[in-house]
Amino acid sequence: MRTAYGVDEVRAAERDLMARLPEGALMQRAAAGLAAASAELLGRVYGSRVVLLVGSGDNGGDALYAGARLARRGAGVTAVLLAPGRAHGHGLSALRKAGGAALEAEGSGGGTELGAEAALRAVARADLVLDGIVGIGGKGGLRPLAARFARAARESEAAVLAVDLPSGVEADSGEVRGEAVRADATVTFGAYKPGLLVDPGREYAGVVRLVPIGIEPAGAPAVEALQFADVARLLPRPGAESDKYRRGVVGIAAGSAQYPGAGVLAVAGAVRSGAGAVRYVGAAAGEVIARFPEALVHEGPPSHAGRVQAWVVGPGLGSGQDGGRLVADVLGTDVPVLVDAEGLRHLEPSVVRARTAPTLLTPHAGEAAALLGVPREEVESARLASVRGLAAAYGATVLLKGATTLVAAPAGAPVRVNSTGTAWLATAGSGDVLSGLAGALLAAGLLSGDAGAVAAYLHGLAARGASGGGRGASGGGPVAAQDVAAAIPGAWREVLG
Ligand SMILES: NC(=O)C1=CN([C@@H]2O[C@H](COP(=O)(O)OP(=O)(O)OC[C@H]3O[C@@H](n4cnc5c(N)ncnc54)[C@H](OP(=O)(O)O)[C@@H]3O)[C@@H](O)[C@H]2O)[C@@H](O)CC1
Ligand SMILES: Nc1ncnc2c1ncn2[C@@H]1O[C@H](COP(=O)(O)OP(=O)(O)O)[C@@H](O)[C@H]1O
Ligand SMILES: [K+]
Repeated sequence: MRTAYGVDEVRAAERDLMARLPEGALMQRAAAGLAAASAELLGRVYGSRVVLLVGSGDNGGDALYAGARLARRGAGVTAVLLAPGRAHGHGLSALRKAGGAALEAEGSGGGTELGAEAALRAVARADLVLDGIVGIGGKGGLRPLAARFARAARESEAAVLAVDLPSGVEADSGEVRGEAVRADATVTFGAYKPGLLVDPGREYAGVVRLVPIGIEPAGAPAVEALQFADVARLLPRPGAESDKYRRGVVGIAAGSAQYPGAGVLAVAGAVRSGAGAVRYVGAAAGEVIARFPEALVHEGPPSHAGRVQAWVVGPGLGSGQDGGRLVADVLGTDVPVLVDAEGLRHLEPSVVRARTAPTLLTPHAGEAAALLGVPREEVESARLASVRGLAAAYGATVLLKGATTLVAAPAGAPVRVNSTGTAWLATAGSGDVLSGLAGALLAAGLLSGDAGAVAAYLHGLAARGASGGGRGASGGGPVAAQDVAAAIPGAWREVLG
């Protein structure tokens, strides 16, 4: 499991350790990690041009000490001091002693415009920029001078390495207010911070490397990400004694005359995901049977369809009364229920909260916004707060889809984050496949948080496989939702193999 801790937990762990170590030891460990990552990005340190963006806190101190190490190896290092009187004193002396230079970056108004010009020129000509403007001490959006240099770093050809986290990204949430540094890579110290794993922050962080400096945050992480081994451990496996009922029967109430394809795709996701059997209820029975003769189709309300261990309701339902009746009927059962897409329009928080069996809601940002009664942009910019808020409001597990998918439990357990996907997944119908996949896992007996997180993981892996992009997040080519469903068994084998 990859875990991420909030600022308060990191600071507490830092205090504990600092009390036992000589002064400055942690910063030296951080600087050593930074210098090593810088050398990797540069390829050749000797003769390279390195610019340090240095704020007024310890984040700038890390950058200065790393700069001193690079200067000793023959790099030309220039520190741009954003708050000249308040830069880390010992760090600055170390840099100067190693042969580095410092420029004052004032000039947004009262200061010396010449200083700012020289500093901006240095950034433009650099091979590597180290972003030490702010780390976990950053508050609110970047101030104007800092924002100006964040922009300059982005516009320069230089590789950008963020110190601890990209300045302007909120450590606890991944929120970005206004300008932030766009890094090619981030070296983070002691523990991942939630903002490095959750969008939009994750996108600003580039490749993240954790440098263990000895701190061990206590208590539950704020965010966690399943890794291969976690998923392998959670995947249901048929035992020798299994029969189809013990494997799990999943019911799919999806699709309408207007959107029959959603029913077919949800069934496709379920059929490919180890369900013992798939029951289908809805207006697309003919299409479903034509594509999946293994499905069992039923007429009448879902609750009369026979034994089912979990229901999926919502993909492709009409928004009229029929959809509402179907959702109410399914929510009235005492088995786990996944509600997706149009089904989400028919949700009553009190009805969901009153259920005794688990409920898993799977909105994308637009649907989550409608449930919360806020604009979509608000969900997209504050994804962690949104998914937590929904889980609390509905007393349900909530899976918020997107480039990073978040899964929050109602009782405040760590939020799970998944980023196995590929941008090619942003294609119509891929969410329907996910609902069938997650439904099959619920039917197999996974807890709703596990079912959501494992489904997101496999779904992303399947999409990468189908797109030919391998395990990297980018690359590959277009995929259709059907291809994603077809690739689920391969992703499953990849995890177990
Ligand atoms: N934790 C650990 O174990 C270790 C932590 N280490 C390092 O320490 C870092 C934390 O250092 P930190 O506490 O000094 O805070 P930091 O991030 O430098 O920022 C504070 C300064 O920024 C300023 N400022 C604030 N907001 C701003 C804004 N929006 N825009 C512009 N400026 C803004 C603020 O100014 P003020 O509000 O005071 O005017 C204040 O002076 C951490 O990220 C890691 O790199 C390592 O050395 C080793 C072990
Ligand atoms: N930029 C992206 N990168 C990776 N995955 C994405 C991206 N955008 C969307 N996705 C994924 O694609 C799927 C889209 O689902 P959804 O929005 O419900 O589409 P639909 O309703 O058409 O099926 C989700 O699993 C989501 O996490
Ligand atoms: K930083």
